[in-house]
Amino acid sequence: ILLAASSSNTKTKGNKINLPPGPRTFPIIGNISLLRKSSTEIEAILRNIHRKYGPVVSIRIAHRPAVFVADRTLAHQALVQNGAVFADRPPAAPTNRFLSSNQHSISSAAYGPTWRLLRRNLTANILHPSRISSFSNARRWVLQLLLDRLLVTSSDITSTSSTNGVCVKEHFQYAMFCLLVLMCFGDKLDEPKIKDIETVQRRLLLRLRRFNILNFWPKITKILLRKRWQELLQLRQDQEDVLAPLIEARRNKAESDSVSDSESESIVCYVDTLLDLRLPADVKEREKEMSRKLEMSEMVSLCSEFLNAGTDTTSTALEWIMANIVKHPRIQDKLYAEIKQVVGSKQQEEEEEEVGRVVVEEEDLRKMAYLKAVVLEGLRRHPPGHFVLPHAVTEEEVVLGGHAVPKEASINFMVADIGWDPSVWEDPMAFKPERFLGNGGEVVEMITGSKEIKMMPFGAGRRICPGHGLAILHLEYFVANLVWSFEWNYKASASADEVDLSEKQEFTTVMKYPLKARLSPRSP
Ligand code: HEM
Repeated sequence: ILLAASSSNTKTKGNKINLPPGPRTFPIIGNISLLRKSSTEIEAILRNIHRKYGPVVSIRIAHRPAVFVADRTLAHQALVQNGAVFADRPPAAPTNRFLSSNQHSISSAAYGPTWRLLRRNLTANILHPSRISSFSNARRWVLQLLLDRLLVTSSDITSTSSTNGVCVKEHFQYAMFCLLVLMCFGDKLDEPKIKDIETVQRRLLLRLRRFNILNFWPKITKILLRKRWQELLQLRQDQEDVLAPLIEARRNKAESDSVSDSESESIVCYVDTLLDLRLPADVKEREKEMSRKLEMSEMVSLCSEFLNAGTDTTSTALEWIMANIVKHPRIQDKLYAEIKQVVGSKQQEEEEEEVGRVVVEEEDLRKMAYLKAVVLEGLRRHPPGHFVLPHAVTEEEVVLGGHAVPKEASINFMVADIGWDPSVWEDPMAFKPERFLGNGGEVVEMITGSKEIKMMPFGAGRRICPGHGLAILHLEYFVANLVWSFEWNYKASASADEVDLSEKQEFTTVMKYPLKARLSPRSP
């Protein structure tokens, strides 16, 4: 079937429709070198291709067409207006298939009953606002941990008269990691255990690019690059060795709670929801009308996905936002004034009782429009991912912007460029939170892109990031408390202008020169 993604054009009338334009197929050597390039390099190549061939282009990567879309209206036509057609994922490459337990994770699953079940479980049982609020104690604990670490590090630096400033990246990453671990495995884990989990997860994440080559002619590379495959197997084994006992512990707890009918700890963590889940029957089992529980390796893959999806993405966004706050003292002053207006009176009461500095609570955030605007501008100007995860179409051949998108093609969207479109945003590369405030000072929301896409840091449509509400809560909560607790300046003696906003590709698009800031505690 030829299905059109534009509302005016639903079927082709027998005419042959071609793939989107693009450079001639890369030769094999070109293909391998493309696999080795970081996505920043691929992004730069793609920008040139778009300049030459238009908003929808195609190239060949590892024998498959890869389509890229750089236009917000076409992105809306595809992801929102024809959401179901563009909601599939391409078949996973061998290393991803292995790590996702045969595409049994939310992000890798094909569009169908397994994906629907896994995604609904996460959104209804963990990311629903009522469930998110059950973790507010965990957030308060982690906030204190982060503030203490920053205080100790900044006073160490002051006492040695170093002019280096605090490098905040690692502290932000650790804080986000703690939060996601507690939501995943329950809020009773101590710091050493969290560190163990972080070590195995990070080791795997940082080496992922090294294993890309195994996806190229897998039958041959499996033999020729046997050691590299073994390295991947070992990293996965290390991950299972750390995560599986934590999953088992929750299973045992659930069983003993049901025997003793205990209602002591009612907080439901992600693992608890996975233990009860029943996967729809696959083709063989369907004949016997069976469904089955998740296997341990599948639960490990889902927990790993949960941790990876929610940590570096959010901590990267936090670092970019704080970098802009340091770079623009005017924005910091305005934000501080807003926070003071909301929590200042509470602070005065505490001072009378000599309790010390209050924290900005979650319910206070609702009253802070400028804070929301700062976070949105951070996500627009510095989206942690410059692409979404590769999509695929569910029909044999689909037409987008007058070009064919075949079923075997992957399709992706230039997220960063769409948020920097000069026809939508005035002076798009400048950091101006005010652009998100309406005339009455209210926030103009545009995160989901359901009416039209002006930015898409979380994607759009059926595969939109299910964690966007949680991510925004984490960002608002931490930005508010970081600005409320410290005055942020660039290094010890340099001027604020020196914050360098160059980019570099890691798991996300990070600051090439991680933010180093001089932190002065605000007086109670
Ligand atoms: C600032 C933080 C975050 C950003 C920028 C972000 C961005 C994204 C993007 C761009 C996608 C791909 C959408 C697509 O393929 O069309 C995605 C998918 C996903 N994200 Fe996030 N994310 C963030 C935080 C989180 C959090 C906190 C969680 C969960 C706890 C999460 C869980 C997921 C999952 C499970 C998917 C796969 C969805 C699917 O395939 O159906 N993310 N995210």
